[in-house]
Amino acid sequence: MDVLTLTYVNVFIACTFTILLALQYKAERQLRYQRYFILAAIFMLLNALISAFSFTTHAVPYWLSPALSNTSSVGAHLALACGIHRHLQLPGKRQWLLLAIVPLYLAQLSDFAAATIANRMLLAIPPVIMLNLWSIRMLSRHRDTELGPVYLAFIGVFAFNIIQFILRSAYMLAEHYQLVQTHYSALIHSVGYFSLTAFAILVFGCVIMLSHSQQRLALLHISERDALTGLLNRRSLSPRLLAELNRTERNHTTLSILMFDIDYFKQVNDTFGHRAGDKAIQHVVDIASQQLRDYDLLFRYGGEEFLICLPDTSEDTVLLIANRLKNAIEANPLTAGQLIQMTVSIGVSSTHQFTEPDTLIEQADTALYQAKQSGRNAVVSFHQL
Ligand SMILES: Nc1nc2c(ncn2[C@@H]2O[C@H](COP(=O)(O)OP(=O)(O)OP(=O)(O)O)[C@@H](O)[C@H]2O)c(=O)[nH]1
Repeated sequence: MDVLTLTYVNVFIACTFTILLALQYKAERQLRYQRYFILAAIFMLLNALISAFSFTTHAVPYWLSPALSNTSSVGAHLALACGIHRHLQLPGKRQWLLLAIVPLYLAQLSDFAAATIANRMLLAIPPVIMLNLWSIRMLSRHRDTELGPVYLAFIGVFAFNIIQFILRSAYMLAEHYQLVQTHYSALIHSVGYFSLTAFAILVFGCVIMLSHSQQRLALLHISERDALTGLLNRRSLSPRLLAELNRTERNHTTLSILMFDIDYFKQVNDTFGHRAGDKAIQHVVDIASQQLRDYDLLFRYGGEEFLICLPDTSEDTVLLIANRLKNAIEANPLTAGQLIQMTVSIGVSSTHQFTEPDTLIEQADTALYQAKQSGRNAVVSFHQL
């Protein structure tokens, strides 16, 4: 493919991605970082348009090509880095960083830059490499998050860009300073345009993948969580419990579950109102969360009924935890406005081998029923019945 055709392809690609990202942002305005990626696509479009213009028109002014086209190329990488910075919600005023393109453009207009292509490369390529390295650094620090695979794809694309820039500019400089006697600059030029095409497709592919993955995770989060407390809901209980039961059998440990229910909660609603009742539920959840380890799972099982899954916890330990939780709730009434004193009844069950999730839940539920029957504000273990 000749350079002119590649330039038209670049115009088409940059134009398509600009429109696509703008439409996506219009539909999902909470993805604020998308604005920086749209800006990056606009810079790429500007660069491609200037290149196409300079190939078809003679006597293009210097301020347009190469000065403005080089600056827009750096601007695209700057906007990409700012987009990543915004997406990761890192602190700092990235908007001001975009103003760096003004001195970059002025530098391209200087006599030093006008003198040779090598000087212009020296002014444009190191900033691009530094911006790509900065993007890689930000993304690699968040590799262990749920979006890690998408960040890895971004890192690969930036690494590709750095390598192709270094190889191409090393050859061009070697040829310019006559360190090599070959004359492949026309070929290297075509490779440069092709790399630009490949980079645009890959990087904006990653941008689209990023927003899709983020939306999918947000939906998953909503479907798994309870709106009032933010806890895992009943729908997510079976698969999570199943995974923990399998792990328990593999590791030859004991898994315990603890089911608790707020006593006489109807009276709380009837006395203080439904809104106060909601606050009381949140208050109990806060106390329960403080009692747990990072890998324990707390579910909202029903209205004022909760379930805690405690991996690697023996029957004796779960009884200690249950009593500690019961005492903490009794000792910490809700004091927002009125004083709302609450107690809970707790049923526990444990297993050291694979058991159907429903069986374990039923056992804890039976124990909870017994705790209620015994007068409430009590802990009962299924295995002691
Ligand atoms: N405010 C509020 N109330 C809720 C919510 N979910 C369930 N409830 C109320 O919780 C109360 C549960 O009442 P019951 O099942 O009779 O149980 P109880 O009054 O706690 O009595 P025992 O469990 O037998 O001690 C009902 O009045 C529900 O309306 C909620 O999200 N917010």
